[in-house]
Amino acid sequence: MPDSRSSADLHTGIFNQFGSLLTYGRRALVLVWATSPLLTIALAGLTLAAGLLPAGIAWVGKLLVDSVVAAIQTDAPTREVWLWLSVEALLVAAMAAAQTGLNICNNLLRAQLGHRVNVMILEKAQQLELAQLEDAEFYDRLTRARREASSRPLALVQKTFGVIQNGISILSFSGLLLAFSPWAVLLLVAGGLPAFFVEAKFAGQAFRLFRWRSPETREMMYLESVLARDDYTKEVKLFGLGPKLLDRYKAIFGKIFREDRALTIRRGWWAFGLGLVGTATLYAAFAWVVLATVTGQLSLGEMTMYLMVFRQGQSAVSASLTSINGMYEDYLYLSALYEFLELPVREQSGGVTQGEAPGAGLEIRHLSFRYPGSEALALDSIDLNLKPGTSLALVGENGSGKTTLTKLIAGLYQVEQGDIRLDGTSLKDWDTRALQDRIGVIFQDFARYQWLVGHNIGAGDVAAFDDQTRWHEAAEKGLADAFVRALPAGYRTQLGRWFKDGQELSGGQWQKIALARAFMRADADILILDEPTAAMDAKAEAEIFEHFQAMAKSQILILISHRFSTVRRADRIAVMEHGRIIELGSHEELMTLGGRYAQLFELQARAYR
Ligand SMILES: Nc1ncnc2c1ncn2[C@@H]1O[C@H](COP(=O)(O)OP(=O)(O)OP(=O)(O)O)[C@@H](O)[C@H]1O
Repeated sequence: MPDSRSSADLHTGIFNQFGSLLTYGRRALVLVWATSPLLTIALAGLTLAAGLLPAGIAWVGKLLVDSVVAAIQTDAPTREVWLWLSVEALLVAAMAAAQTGLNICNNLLRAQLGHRVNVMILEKAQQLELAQLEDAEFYDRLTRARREASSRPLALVQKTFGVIQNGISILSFSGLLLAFSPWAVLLLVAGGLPAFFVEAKFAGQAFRLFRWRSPETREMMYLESVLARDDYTKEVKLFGLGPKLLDRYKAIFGKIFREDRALTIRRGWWAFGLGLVGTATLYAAFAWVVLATVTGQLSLGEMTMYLMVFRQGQSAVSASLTSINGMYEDYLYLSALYEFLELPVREQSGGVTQGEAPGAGLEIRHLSFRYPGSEALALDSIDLNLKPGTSLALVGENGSGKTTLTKLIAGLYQVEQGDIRLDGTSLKDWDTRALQDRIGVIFQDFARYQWLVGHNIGAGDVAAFDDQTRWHEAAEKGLADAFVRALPAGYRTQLGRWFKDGQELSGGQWQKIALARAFMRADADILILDEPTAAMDAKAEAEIFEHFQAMAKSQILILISHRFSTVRRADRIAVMEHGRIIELGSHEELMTLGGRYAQLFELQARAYR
């Protein structure tokens, strides 16, 4: 991406970046502390020790050399020499121990922090609404947040504490250098600054690339799943899509790589050039120390110490600069993470868990609905009344709005125009959980959980997730019992291919499992069945519908089906077209009316004759 900003812009940019660095630095520490206060304290203590010890080692080194020089006069090592040698050895051992402790803490914290961040992301995903999850921009944020959730937080912790450790070292080195000259302190720090500013600029560019190309990365991830997942394999092979998709995959990578390459190369050369400035500063400092020693201002011990302080100080400066820049990238990641975590979720407006008029059933008034980002109305002025104990069949062409209507009844989208009332209370005022607990639903694209058969059924009622008696009852109603019993481990058979010994089912068998899941909701007030029997034969469908009607004595049953042999059994039938209900009545009434329903019914009946 070309960067045509002026240098003034660049400076304000860098200062803004420092501002966000501080904000996210605080957030990172809060995150680490919340993850494990104990480990954070251990890390802080060890960081302090590892930061102070190098200066101590340099100081004792000076005492050692000076005591050796003094001993040369007496021709024999003095007690002092042995003392300082032992202290030096002890300090070096302590430094190694502190480093080991830091590594252990870092590793322990990595596991916990990665897990914590993943849990935060997953919890947030649970709070988001269907409409948000279906939105590309929201989905991008989720992808970005998840992509590096397990690696970035650790890097962040390591670098944060690395910077603190190096900072303490630099401060303690500066303390030693101050005795030599305050200018020497300045020299130590100044050598690394240009490199830092340039790195900060590149880190910003890298992140802009990272953010800007999110749609591309998403497409790559999608292509990976189409190319490698079992549910796509059949079509990909038969249609020969593989090479074409792979070419697209390679092309996107090529584009991303070219941009990365340019940035990496530019960044590398800048780092090298400014590193040279650092080296020059270091050797200028060496020359100064040597000169001061030769002219008798410094002892040999002091010279050894200052050379060590300069060398180590310089590497501490560059190590902390590198860390700060790396940290900057991590903080940018963190900003993407928090952007996701702070996405507004719809306030739970109502807390009603029981309707004002129990038994009033479902009332839909002038309901219209448009999907976010869509021009056309998916539902247009729907009015409908459904009393408990009645069944309604929705029929109509593909895309006429049948599923959308059921999704709104189930509270999956927010009602914006018109109203839906359950037991006299608007859905807006209902507590979402309480509302959804009263609805049993099976959609066309029902989930095929890669779990045990029993759990696939039990999922219909979380409270009875492990209840084997309930599994059996529900499976019998859903016509699944017979084939489940014939499976190798009956209800404890693992389904799907994700896990070892997983058993794959036929389309109709999966549908029977999903139906059994809906039958778990025996207490639900509303049962919604969106083409629940499309993969079944007509006889099975008729039998299932009977079971539902028997169950739905005091419930509302809403059925979507393209099979008129089933539809005609419903108490009422609504014919939908372009989001509107164009006909409503019983089978007999609609046949007498001789409208759209009668026409469609005749068409299907003729095909069977
Ligand atoms: N998640 C969505 N986002 C945007 N538009 C959607 C979404 N789902 C459906 N639509 C649009 O809303 C309209 C109604 O779709 P809906 O799924 O309700 O139809 P349907 O009557 O159930 O069709 P089918 O018989 O094919 O199941 C269609 O024009 C469709 O393109």
